[in-house]
Amino acid sequence: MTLPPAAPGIPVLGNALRMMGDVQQFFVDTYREMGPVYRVKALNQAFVIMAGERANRFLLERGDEVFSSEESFGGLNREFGMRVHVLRGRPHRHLRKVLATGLSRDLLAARWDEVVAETTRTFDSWAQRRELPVVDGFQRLAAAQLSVALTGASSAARFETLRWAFELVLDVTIAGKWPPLVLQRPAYKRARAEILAFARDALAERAAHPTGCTPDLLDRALAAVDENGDPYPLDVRAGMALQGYFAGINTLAYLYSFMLHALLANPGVRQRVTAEAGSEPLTFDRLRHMPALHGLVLETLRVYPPAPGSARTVTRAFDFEGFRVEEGRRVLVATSVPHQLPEHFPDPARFDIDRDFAAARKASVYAPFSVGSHTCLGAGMTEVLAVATMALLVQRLTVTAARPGRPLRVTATPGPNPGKRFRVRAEGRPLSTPSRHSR
Ligand code: HEM
Repeated sequence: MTLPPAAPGIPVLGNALRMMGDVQQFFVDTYREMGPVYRVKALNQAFVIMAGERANRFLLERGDEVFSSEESFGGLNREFGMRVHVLRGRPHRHLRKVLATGLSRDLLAARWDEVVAETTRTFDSWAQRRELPVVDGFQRLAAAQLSVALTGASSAARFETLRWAFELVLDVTIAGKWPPLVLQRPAYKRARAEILAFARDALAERAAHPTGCTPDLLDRALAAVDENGDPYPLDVRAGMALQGYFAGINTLAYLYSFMLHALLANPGVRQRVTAEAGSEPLTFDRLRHMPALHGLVLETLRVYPPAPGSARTVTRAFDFEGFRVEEGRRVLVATSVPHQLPEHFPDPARFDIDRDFAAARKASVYAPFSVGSHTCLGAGMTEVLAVATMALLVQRLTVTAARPGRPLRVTATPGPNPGKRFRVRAEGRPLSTPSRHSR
């Protein structure tokens, strides 16, 4: 059995330039040119890319048996105690259950008024700015929404430290942009110490003053015991408290940014979601009856997946599509490639919020949150937050592109997003209704 073929690339950089740009498009193009399994090089990193329907099924069915996440996500565990990404088997299933209770839609429902207030405050401040860098604005908003929903407190003072340190760890461990030595630099060490102290202080404060309402992520982290009934070490509890920020700030912000781009590029869609959002207060119950907005979220995740692959290392050699993938190889399963294949999504280039995603989800060919045992624990929360955020945005703001006609340029820093050049102007819209949003 032979090794997978190598994708053509330029000397030294290999495929790095294309992978640092629109990486999803790179995966789709290369799947068409090379087939479902091939090798790429990006700077000093070498990956086997697996793509297509059978690759997703392989990850789903055999992922636990042949892959480890340690090499890709071990850095997060070592640096910030985020163990869920690297565990396997029973300890992993157990920790996922614990975390799932702290990242649930129910918690979002319980904190609904606060989340809406935080979001509307942000949009009102946008109306006073001449030109807004969209990704940055949405990163700040996502961090604020997650803080309020998951911990009942604000993380605004730590936002820049959190964003910088988490992106650096990802750039070192997954993207390989920088050598591990970068994590020894004093600036990073200071940031890390500040973040860990922030998480530990939040836990200590909650232990001293329990809220007595719906338990949130901090309560769950404090009460959590492992699969044998033993308390988790403090660093793992701190990792739980930080989990939402790490997994959610960029992914949510990239999704919101692409949704806004889609609204600007598709006036018909914009009209429909604006009519659907109306001017009534956005109660949690209303969110369930917003098909156009929900379609916008799902279609944006199809066309512009913010996390289009799952990175692993092979622990046991296997054969896939006639090629041998050896032990020790780094693999990236490009889980969102089927999103662009006409056999799964007819006329895939068309942005269509009326697609029916149910069958594609079931068949694992719609996989913006990956598939298998490490599939996203924040998917439910993401869908609700994304519907609500866009509903509130079209209710409160009229947004126009700062540079009309400038094409979208996707960049990967660390995940695919519209980059710093995507800027808008926002004007407030007169509101005719009171601002009570509770359930
Ligand atoms: C657009 C938004 C999001 C996208 C596209 C996304 C995507 C993903 C993907 C693809 C994975 C799997 C990674 C892998 O296979 O190794 C993942 C894992 C995870 N996500 Fe998300 N995510 C999003 C938002 C969130 C949010 C808001 C949270 C928390 C509040 C969250 C929490 C997690 C956690 C805890 C895991 C690790 C699960 C495990 O390893 O068992 N995600 N996410």
